[in-house]
Amino acid sequence: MSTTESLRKYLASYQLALIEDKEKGRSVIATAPLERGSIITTSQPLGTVPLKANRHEFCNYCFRKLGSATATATAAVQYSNAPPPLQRCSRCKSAYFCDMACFKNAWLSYHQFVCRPPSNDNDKNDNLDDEDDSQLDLEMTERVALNVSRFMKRNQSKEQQQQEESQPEPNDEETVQVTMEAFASLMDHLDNHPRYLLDHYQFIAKTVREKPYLCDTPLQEKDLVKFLGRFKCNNFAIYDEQLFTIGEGTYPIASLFNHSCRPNAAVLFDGSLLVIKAIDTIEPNEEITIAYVDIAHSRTERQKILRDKYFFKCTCERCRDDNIIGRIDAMLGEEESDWDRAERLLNNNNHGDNKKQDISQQIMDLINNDWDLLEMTKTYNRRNGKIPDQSKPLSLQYYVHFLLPFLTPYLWSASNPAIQFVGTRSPPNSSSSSSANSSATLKHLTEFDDPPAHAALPYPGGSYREILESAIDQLSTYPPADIIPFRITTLATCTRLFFDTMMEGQWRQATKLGMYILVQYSIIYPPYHPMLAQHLLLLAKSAWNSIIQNEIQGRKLETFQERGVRRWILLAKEAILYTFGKQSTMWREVLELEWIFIRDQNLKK
Ligand SMILES: C[S@@+](CC[C@H](N)C(=O)[O-])C[C@H]1O[C@@H](n2cnc3c(N)ncnc32)[C@H](O)[C@@H]1O
Repeated sequence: MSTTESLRKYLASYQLALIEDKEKGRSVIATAPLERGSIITTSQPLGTVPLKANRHEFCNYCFRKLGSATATATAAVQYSNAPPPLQRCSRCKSAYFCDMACFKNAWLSYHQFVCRPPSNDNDKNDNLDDEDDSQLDLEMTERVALNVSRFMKRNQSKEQQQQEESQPEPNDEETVQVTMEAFASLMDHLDNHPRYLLDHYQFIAKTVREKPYLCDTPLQEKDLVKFLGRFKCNNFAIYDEQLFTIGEGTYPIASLFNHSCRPNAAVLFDGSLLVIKAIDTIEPNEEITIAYVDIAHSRTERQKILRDKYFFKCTCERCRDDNIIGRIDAMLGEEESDWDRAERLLNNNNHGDNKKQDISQQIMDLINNDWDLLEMTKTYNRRNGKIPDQSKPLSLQYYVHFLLPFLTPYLWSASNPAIQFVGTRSPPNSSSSSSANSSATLKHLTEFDDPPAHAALPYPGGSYREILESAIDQLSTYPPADIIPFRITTLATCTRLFFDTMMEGQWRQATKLGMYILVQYSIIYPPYHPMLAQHLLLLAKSAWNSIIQNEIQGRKLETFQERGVRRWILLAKEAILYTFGKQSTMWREVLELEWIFIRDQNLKK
């Protein structure tokens, strides 16, 4: 790994530095305090490939979905309510673009080379199935190879070099030079890749090298094999604002950041631009980490992915047992791996799947018959401090109503002292001086008065970790239930049911499931993680729809339901502000929901 001077200067302009050790290679550290919600750095793609399944939904160049907050601000759609559809390339009929500008950019960088009429047999890449990963690897190799060759040729031109020397570019701009140097320095782990993958890379490299538009590239097949090795352990899934994967990208600057299962930064996308944001306060000399895998997976599953794809053993605090964050995994237990499931189905042993259906049915029965929201809310409000009977197993509804007041908002406020309360409680003390400077918090939106002052207990005290520890301690005292609420398998089932019930418009059921998922997410994810922000918005919408549905069905509306909607809207705003930000569609959606909610409340007065 050779880190060049211009790359170091570029990182320094963002108050970042690289350190190096034997275990991780390079690590990015902060050189100054970073505030939660701040942009740590951005990263330009060296190559992007949209997934085939949704190529028609996103611009294949800038990855924006028309109708999104940023796209609606463009002149093309400013004057009409309905955003115009994406425009399809009239030649290949398979690539879609926002407008002529995106089409031209794509054309100049790669589309002119890969665009062919659909009927043409050349369209098929020899022996490669259009839908599988090989096709994606091939397209990524083509795009990156085209960009790198162009850069190499340009650099060979002396005249150009002299011109560049006489006009030094600003350090904080990610110039092509910086992107290329970062790419050249990335690990490829070729020594660790299994033989079958190396053969696959060789095949792709040969296929790409034979393309007519790459015949005069200075790159050799062996260079392309290295590129493929780098892609595997460095590339990013590109996702939209709903966090659905829509493509893959090579982002050399972002690839400098190491992994942690308890990250302090998150990867977000502004179209095809990758943005790394701080989701916690970060102190000088602290390493900045992102998560390479979904941290809702069990420890075994995460470690497997990290070993197979990234070739390392994770020793982060979540993967160790010597601290409270590490205890989360013991609580979650194990999930059924894809492999176990495949093997079971292959042996015609469907028993497990029937069992899964049973569990879904049991959960739905419980939600429909045994889970009375009003009764539960009254029993487990903060003021009476009641604890579910510890001699009996903890069922889903007791788990949710016991833990929710515990975790929200206290878990949040303990991690962010800038959240202001009204009523009798005082905000928690903070030991961190930088986080006290956080400016954009709930107090600027509306004061956080949940629970209302008359029902509020004094802040229970303790740090974020102490609150989490006491919640986990309490849980371990209950005898095992048939469906253990805090297990990862229960979360997986409830997540599926949450989406099913939303699709079917069963909002009361969706709200209960959403509250359960919120408890789990509050334990698994750091408080300002994008998954929590997205989930809080879904929960706020479900709870609001549930109120409307109740009204339509002539049911009596309870004040606690309105308080619930208010709480989820406020927390969603808080979380979205720090993650997706004010330019995002999510921010617009949460403001719209708040506006409708407040208007409705005023009408009822
Ligand atoms: C995207 S790169 C990160 C930057 C890398 N350290 C470098 O110097 O280029 C991914 C590789 O970094 C290493 N890595 C990342 N996170 C790690 C961690 N938590 N522990 C050990 N190695 C890690 C692994 O070798 C992994 O394949």
